[in-house]
Amino acid sequence: MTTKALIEQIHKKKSFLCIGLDTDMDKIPTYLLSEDDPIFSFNKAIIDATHKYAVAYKPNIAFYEAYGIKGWKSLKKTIEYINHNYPEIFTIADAKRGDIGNTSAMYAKAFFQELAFDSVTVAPYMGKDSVEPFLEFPNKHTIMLALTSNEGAFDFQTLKTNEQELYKTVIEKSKSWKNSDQLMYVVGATKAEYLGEIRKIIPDSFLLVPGVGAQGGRLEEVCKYGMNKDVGLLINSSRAIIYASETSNFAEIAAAKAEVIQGQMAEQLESL
Ligand SMILES: O=c1ccn([C@@H]2O[C@H](COP(=O)(O)O)[C@@H](O)[C@H]2O)c(=O)[nH]1
Repeated sequence: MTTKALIEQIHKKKSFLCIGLDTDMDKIPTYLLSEDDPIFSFNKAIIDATHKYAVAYKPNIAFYEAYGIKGWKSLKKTIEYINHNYPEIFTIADAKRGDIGNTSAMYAKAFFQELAFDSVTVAPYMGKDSVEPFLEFPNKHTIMLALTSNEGAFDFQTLKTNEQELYKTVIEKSKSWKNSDQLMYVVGATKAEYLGEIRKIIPDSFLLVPGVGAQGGRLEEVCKYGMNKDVGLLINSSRAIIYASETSNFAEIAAAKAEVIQGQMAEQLESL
């Protein structure tokens, strides 16, 4: 999907909500466990109920890998289901990959070709040649970790190297890489106060912002410091939406949660 198409969807749905499909067999309603593919059944119900309020879905790959071959099958069915039924939705494989060049090229093939995601998250620690293979795929997006939502972000990402914080150097350097217009960046909602500085370096890039809801980040604050003229934000919420209820009407309750967030996003869009 092109960035232009993503922006059009955001305005059409008045939403920049990304719903995280962090599907955990220990948390889904127990009656689903007797189904042939409980993870897919859960995802399908959530997607069908919430797609009106969201512009993106983000399966976190760890939740599928944890179940081996069965998990990969559920992941493949989920991405195929979204691409077939809701082709207007932007899809993110939250895989946090990155390795020497020829290995990164295989990761890129896995997520962009075999699984046909629109984007994949990548850890930048191994540098330019570990990220550039992902940028070779037209109309696919590489979402690089910049300043993450967790406490450990302060261990390395905010350390000063050459007079400035490492995350700033990472973002600045990435701008000179081949096809850098296909880059997006992860910035945690819990680090909203840093967004002003980040926007000085990358005013036009899209940011994937996890950490609202269960991690305590605030939507209004993220919008205040992070929104740009094209919106430029995909705000993710996983557990607070998909596990809002454990009852048989879990999908309806997830949709109600998503609708509330979409309403708040619509208000923010009015101020653009
Ligand atoms: O900095 C980061 C990067 C990725 N994540 C991922 O986003 C979701 C957040 O889930 P919630 O349930 O809404 O807290 C999850 O998949 C994380 O692995 C992040 O939280 N922070």
